[in-house]
Amino acid sequence: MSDVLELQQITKSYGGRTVLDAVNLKLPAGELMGLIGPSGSGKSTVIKLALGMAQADAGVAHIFDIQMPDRQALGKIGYMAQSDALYEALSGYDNLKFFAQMRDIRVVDEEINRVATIVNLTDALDQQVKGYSGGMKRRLSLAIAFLGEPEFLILDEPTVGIDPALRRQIWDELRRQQAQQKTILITTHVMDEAEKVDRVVLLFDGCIIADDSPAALKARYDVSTVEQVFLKAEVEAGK
Ligand SMILES: Nc1ncnc2c1ncn2[C@@H]1O[C@H](COP(=O)(O)OP(=O)(O)OP(=O)(O)O)[C@@H](O)[C@H]1O
Repeated sequence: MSDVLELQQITKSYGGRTVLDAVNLKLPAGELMGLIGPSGSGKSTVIKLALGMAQADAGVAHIFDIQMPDRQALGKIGYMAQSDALYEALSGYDNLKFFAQMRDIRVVDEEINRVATIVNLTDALDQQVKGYSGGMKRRLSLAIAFLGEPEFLILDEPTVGIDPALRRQIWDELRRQQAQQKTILITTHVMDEAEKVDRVVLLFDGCIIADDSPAALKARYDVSTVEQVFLKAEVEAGK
């Protein structure tokens, strides 16, 4: 299986502080990977460097075997950032339409309805986004990432502010996408979500301290939850 994402020796500092320290990471096609770590551990920085939105001090990022940033590769990625980048003066529908057109998606109304249904936003599509709650904005950002069923979904904390029933619906959609051979990279703080991925990558202080399936990690650390794995792995990493 080929790798959709490959990071080689990615290093990044801000203001003299090392945020990522020679990170190596491979994400094979069709895998659902969870990048897990405490606040400030470098998860969003990994994503930004992978996409070429920020420049690494050292190392290279490839997506679909292409060095990033690359416009063609970006066209095959559905990205949901941690902060919403929406047009507040436009309706939810017009935001979706705008991004669908940017990504050359045909049959726009059908696709808008499909993604709005996944995030339960159909009834609010005609409202201006500036009247949306924080959770509604997150859901709209997620719907935008789903547009066109991209080959690679990169979702930075997609379920923050989303209630449990809808969270389950979103996970069902991620599983559906994966069944269609899509590749998914998700960051989360929510440890029960970390149980649902194929592979957990634990990031701590800019380094990967564990990388395996949830079951393998739990067996290795002799614990019953990924949260406990994380706590043990942190201690082992010498912190
Ligand atoms: N543009 C920037 N300028 C300066 N420091 C930055 C910048 N971006 C990130 N950092 C710092 O890098 C570290 C890692 O940040 P990052 O956002 O990658 O963490 P994170 O794991 O995604 O955290 P969270 O879960 O809170 O989103 C933090 O200490 C943050 O303050």
